[in-house]
Amino acid sequence: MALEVLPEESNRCVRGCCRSATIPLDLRSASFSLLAPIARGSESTVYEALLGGERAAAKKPVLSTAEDLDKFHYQLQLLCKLDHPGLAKLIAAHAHPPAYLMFFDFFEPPNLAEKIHVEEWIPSIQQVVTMASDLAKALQYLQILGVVHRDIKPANILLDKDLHPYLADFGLAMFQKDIKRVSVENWKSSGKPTGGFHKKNMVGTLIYMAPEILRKDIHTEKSDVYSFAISINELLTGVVPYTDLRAEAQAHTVLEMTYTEQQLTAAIVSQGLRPALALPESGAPPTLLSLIQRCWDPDPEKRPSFEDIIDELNIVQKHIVSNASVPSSPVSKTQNGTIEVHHYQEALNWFNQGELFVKGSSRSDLKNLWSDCFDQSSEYHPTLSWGSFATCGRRETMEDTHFVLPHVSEENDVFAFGIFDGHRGSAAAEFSVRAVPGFLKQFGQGASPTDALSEAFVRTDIAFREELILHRKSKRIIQKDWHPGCTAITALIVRNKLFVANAGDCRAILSRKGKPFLLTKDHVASCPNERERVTKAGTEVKWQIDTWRVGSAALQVTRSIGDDDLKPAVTAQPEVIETALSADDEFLVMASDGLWDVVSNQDVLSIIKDTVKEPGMCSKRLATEAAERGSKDNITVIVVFLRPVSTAERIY
Ligand SMILES: Nc1ncnc2c1ncn2[C@@H]1O[C@H](COP(=O)(O)OP(=O)(O)OP(=O)(O)O)[C@@H](O)[C@H]1O
Ligand SMILES: [Mn+2]
Ligand SMILES: [Mn+2]
Repeated sequence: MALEVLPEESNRCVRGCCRSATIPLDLRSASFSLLAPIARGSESTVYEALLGGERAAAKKPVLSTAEDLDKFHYQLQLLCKLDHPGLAKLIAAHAHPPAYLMFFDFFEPPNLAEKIHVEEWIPSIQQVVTMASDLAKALQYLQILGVVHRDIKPANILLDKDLHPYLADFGLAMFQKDIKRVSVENWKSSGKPTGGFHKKNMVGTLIYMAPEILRKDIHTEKSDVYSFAISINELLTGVVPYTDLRAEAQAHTVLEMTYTEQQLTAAIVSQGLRPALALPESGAPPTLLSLIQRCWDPDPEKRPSFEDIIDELNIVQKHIVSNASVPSSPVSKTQNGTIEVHHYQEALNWFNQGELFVKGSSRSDLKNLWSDCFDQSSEYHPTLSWGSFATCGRRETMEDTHFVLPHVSEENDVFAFGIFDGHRGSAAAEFSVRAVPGFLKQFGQGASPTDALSEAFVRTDIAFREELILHRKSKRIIQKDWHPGCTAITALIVRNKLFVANAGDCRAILSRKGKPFLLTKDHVASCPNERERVTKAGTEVKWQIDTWRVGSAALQVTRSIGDDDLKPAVTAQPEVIETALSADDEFLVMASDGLWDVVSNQDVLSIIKDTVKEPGMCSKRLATEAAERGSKDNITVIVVFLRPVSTAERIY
């Protein structure tokens, strides 16, 4: 039997104050029946019920005074306005004497409190973060409507069979504006809040109540943030707040396991007591623990908003996914498998961030990357061997990264090599070394190699700058004026065609007919064309100290990934060159400016001629030579032989 909804004008409660276009508010008694009680709370009894033949939950409040009745109508009005997938939905009401009932979608027990403490469920970190994020979204929705819930706790979180959370129990919920109004009226009438007012505003469940509530201040959405944090920590630890004192130091304070409510209140308010935080050994990421702590800060102003919380949980989630499922990447390994790039441990793992940006989208099969681009029959087939070497040089930190990706495509002879030279930190270089090859594969499905390279640079730049914004917002980046960037070079070999994309001052050369053949142009402010381009794009280029430099950041390069303070002038758009390889081409050398600053193109060729014909050795020799000649920078070199190297040549 379907429920009938009257036209909106007549679908209202008996007083006429509650209205809805979709939720029947004037049920006939014949359309429902109450079955067994599920829970008896202080202010209501919840029954399992049948409504129009379907299972529902019916909440029957205790109504003993006129004020209780006002509260019922207030709650009903509020519930009529709510519609969000993370909230237990009101589906009907009976608001007539003698029966006052609210009907909700039915959720099988257990609720979250029972799930944690009766079933002793131990969720994975992933589950905790997902649940926290779902709840935060529901709470953000309430916050946007101006509603504060005021009773967030696991017992008010219902679960469906997939363990998705639904926030329930709007028995104490109020529009923020009404809470304020009460306060102002009280101050006006008597000069200070009355006792009655205090009592009315101090609602909720003690152990989840924020210090400002315990101090009898006004409840705001930041008080909900506090209760949310206590609940999430309870989910992480499986411990009812304040029942288990793991920190020895605390055991000697007020809480000797048997504190009174007053003592607990005093400790929370004036001594900053909080439940025992989940331990890092539990596998909870430090970022999550720090988020919880900031959410229960004594100062409501310092607590993050639900919007911030959602952003941060997103980041936490990405990290968990990446740590669980990303195998060690082929990136940054040499031919013989030794890892050369050091993974600098920072608070943020920018390598993972970069990988995650393209993960999922690039999973599609890589068999046909550029397979139909060229005629395969008559062409020259280069025979490739490669190696790389990277060194910090005289610098204290390594801001270069590189990748060597020999089998981009499974069927074809497709190879990719890239170097990223970071400045103002290594973040952009770390991000790009994962994101560029990922995007390249992704765009290789549809675009030409040239377009795929361009697109990979541009998209990596956008993705990185978006990520920075997100981290700034979530306060994981607190340094002001931190605008990391990197120059980038990527060579793509598709059978006999070589493509090189460059943005910045890394360089690639070929040894062609025994002479250096320059594949890239340095994008630096001392190059007049680039200087003009940057100036036209609206950023100043000035002679500073020793050379032309861009903007107030005084950057020497005019193209890069990142550097968000200098966008769009310092573009990530690369110049891409295409050349057909032939028997004239002996080898390809790519390197960061740490090499080119002190070793000329011609010298590079000569050094390789004098070195054992093994690409890894050649790379190392070049880098060492640069260091000896006084290079002050990080140095990264990739050498790719394009012709077979005879064993005799290899060992002399
Ligand atoms: N829609 C529902 N489906 C199934 N069970 C429900 C539903 N709504 C509430 N319950 C159960 O009833 C319990 C009490 O509901 P609710 O919190 O809304 O009532 P209450 O009287 O406000 O309780 P209290 O104020 O003590 O928290 C919940 O913890 C939950 O276990
Ligand atoms: Mn409840
Ligand atoms: Mn309640």
